[in-house]
Amino acid sequence: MTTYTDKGKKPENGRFLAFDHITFWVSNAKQAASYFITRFGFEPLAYKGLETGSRKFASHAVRMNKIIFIFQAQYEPDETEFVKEVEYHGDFVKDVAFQVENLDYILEYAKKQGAVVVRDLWEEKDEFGVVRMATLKTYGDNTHTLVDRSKYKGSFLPGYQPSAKDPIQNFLPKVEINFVDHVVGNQPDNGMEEAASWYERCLQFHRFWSVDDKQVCTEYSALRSVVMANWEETVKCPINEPAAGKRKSQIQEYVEYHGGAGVQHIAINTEDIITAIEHLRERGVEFLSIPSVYYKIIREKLKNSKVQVAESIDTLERLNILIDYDDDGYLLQIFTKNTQDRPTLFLEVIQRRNHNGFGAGNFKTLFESIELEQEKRGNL
Ligand SMILES: O=C(O)C(=O)Cc1ccc(O)cc1
Ligand SMILES: [Fe+2]
Repeated sequence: MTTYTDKGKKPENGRFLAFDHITFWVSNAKQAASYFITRFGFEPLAYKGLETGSRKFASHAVRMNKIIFIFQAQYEPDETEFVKEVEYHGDFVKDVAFQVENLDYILEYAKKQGAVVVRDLWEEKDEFGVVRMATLKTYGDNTHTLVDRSKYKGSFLPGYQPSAKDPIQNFLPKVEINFVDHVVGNQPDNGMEEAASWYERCLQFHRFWSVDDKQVCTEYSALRSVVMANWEETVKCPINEPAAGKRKSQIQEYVEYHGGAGVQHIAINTEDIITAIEHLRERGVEFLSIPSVYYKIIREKLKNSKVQVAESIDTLERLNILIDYDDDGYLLQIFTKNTQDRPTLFLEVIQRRNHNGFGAGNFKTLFESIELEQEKRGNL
């Protein structure tokens, strides 16, 4: 495991503030949005479609605090890039948007560094002001939209109409998860370095943390991972690639089912993971199971650690929440099962207490749990 200390040179100008929103391309956006509302507790946020003058695509935006997902589907049976990509990948994360300051500088810099511009600077306006955006290509069929909303006062984006509250929320326990912590991209064999260096070269991100396959190895599968972060370290994008092991790496399984590089998981951050997971489980969200021996070992290890975990280990065990720590702090994390039929995307819920890692201490246990699922699928 490597924690990097050199952030490189501070960008002369421009700033990445946070993840703005994440756009999914799906075959049925109405139903996909409803899944995240009913299961995960997102609130309907905004809509655009035929009724609002959007003739080609339906877009349903949902929100939980600062986390915004947009589900988009095409109306007409034309063989567009949208239809081809959704047919090939299945429902997938197409775009991860960043909220930025000084969009012009960031865009010009990326262009000079050879970034592929998918959609050059454009503006969207309504009575609440103007939002400026531009979209760049990253790994696979994925893009990053840069969003400058500094001159906008509306609740989401121009062109959208606010959505009505969903009455189902009156009957289900509330889920409080606050913001996107990181978004992970899986790459095919030997794809990590190229994908990671794009963030350095085009966005002036730096390497924040990494693990190689010697450290992340179960009996069967292995991977390498490097976390790319903006200067302020408010946006983190880990990049994974498979490594050779005795059997098929979970990253290789992803790449085969997704059809190339793509977003593997979205980690969302909460201040109270116990309540969040109790409520998500009550709502029927399924998580990976962790063997009880993990908790036996961690109870012993924590007896000799400098850090105190405030939460009850019995409760964490009952909920299958994982614990990673060092001398200064700890994190609690848990992983959902895949959120679609293909074994591709899943979500992570994470709570941090003075700890900026990604759960390296849990990799072995976590990967063994994933391998149990791979085995059930006949993919190990
Ligand atoms: O690195 C992260 O962000 C993690 O949450 C740990 C992890 C790494 C690789 C996986 O395939 C699944 C989980
Ligand atoms: Fe993660």
